[in-house]
Amino acid sequence: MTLLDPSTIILMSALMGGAMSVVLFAADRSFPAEIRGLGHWAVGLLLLIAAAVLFNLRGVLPPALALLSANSMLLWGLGLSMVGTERFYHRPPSWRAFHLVWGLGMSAIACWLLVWPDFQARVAVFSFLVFGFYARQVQLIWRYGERHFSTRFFGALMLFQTLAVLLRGCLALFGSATSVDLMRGGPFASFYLATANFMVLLLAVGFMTVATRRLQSILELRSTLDPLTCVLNRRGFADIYGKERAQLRRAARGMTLLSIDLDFFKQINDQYGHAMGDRVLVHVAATVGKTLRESDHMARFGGEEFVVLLPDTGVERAIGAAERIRVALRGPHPEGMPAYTVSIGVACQQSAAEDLDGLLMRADAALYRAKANGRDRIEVAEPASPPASMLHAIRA
Ligand SMILES: Nc1nc2c(ncn2[C@@H]2O[C@H](COP(=O)(O)OP(=O)(O)OP(=O)(O)O)[C@@H](O)[C@H]2O)c(=O)[nH]1
Repeated sequence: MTLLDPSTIILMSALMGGAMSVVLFAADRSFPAEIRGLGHWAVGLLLLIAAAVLFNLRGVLPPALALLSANSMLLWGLGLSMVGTERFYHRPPSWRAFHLVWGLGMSAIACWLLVWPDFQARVAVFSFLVFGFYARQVQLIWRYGERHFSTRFFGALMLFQTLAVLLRGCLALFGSATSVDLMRGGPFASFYLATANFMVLLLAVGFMTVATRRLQSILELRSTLDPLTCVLNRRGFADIYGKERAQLRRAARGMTLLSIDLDFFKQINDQYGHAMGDRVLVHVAATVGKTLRESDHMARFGGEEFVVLLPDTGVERAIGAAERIRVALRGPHPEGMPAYTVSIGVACQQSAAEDLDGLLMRADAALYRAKANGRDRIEVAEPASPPASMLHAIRA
């Protein structure tokens, strides 16, 4: 048995595919549900192994049966990978097209195997069907893939495999039978088998790479969100604030921060239970979100304290926005939810000299005033005092 014995190559790729399918199955079980398609890829690889085993049973099983079942498994497995990639990019899986292609393709292959035996026609049909599955994935990666190394890696592999399959289909159509007969060797057959061998593994690795990148993005996003209300948490808000502050010079009106705090929230928890308290917090986030513009940002700083950043908004308009929020939160509340109100502190930032801590301190001071003055109301903070260096310049 030589190193390039076709059966050995096919078996080797099947073994590597098997190992990779275990990795994909494990990832499917442990990755968040938003990362779809891993299971389809894992099952697809298992079918490729089954195809390799059947292919190698040509001497044991009737050859026609072994070839037909191996081809059908191979086509099914590759189609499943395509569906997996579609699901990964949150596209509707094209099951109908897949079944149609598989059914028609297998009928054609069966005809050219059993009725009018024609090896080249079979190879051409098979290659063009597989080409369709791969080309669809190239299109998905190109259109929906994130601009990142992982996508470029996966896309390049997929493109390479697509072209290799297309080349084999064209050779089957226009070349000689020996040039595409993988079992008889020859330069193209050896090249094709060797690449197919690595591609089985590499494509799965490529898919795992984009899935892992997606996992990283999801975890990064989650670390900036409040798990209960799904609005930004303090960390996420600080990032956004930093970006808005950097653009402050361009916004003539400055930006305004609203510090929103539920009134007597402890009583709601004590009287109706913590679960109802949580429902109220979710309701606050949803209701405030509906009153905001797309460019505004809301965050929950833990407990019953929310903040809203209104970029390019002066104090007059911010008071209007705060009033809309206060009135919207006063009710009517969903059935079964106790009535509640909020107090709001408003602080406007005009210069990039002030930082988030300073702005929050002023907004909180206004909020405490709102609480002290009877709650369910809005108070506006004093403007920030100019930094010491500026005072010095003014006096000079
Ligand atoms: N349900 C729920 N309650 C929380 C959460 N985080 C903090 N709390 C509760 O929020 C309540 C805050 O109480 P206080 O700080 O006394 O504020 P308050 O009762 O709203 O009173 P004022 O702010 O003065 O009007 C406490 O009972 C906390 O246990 C949470 O995630 N879920």
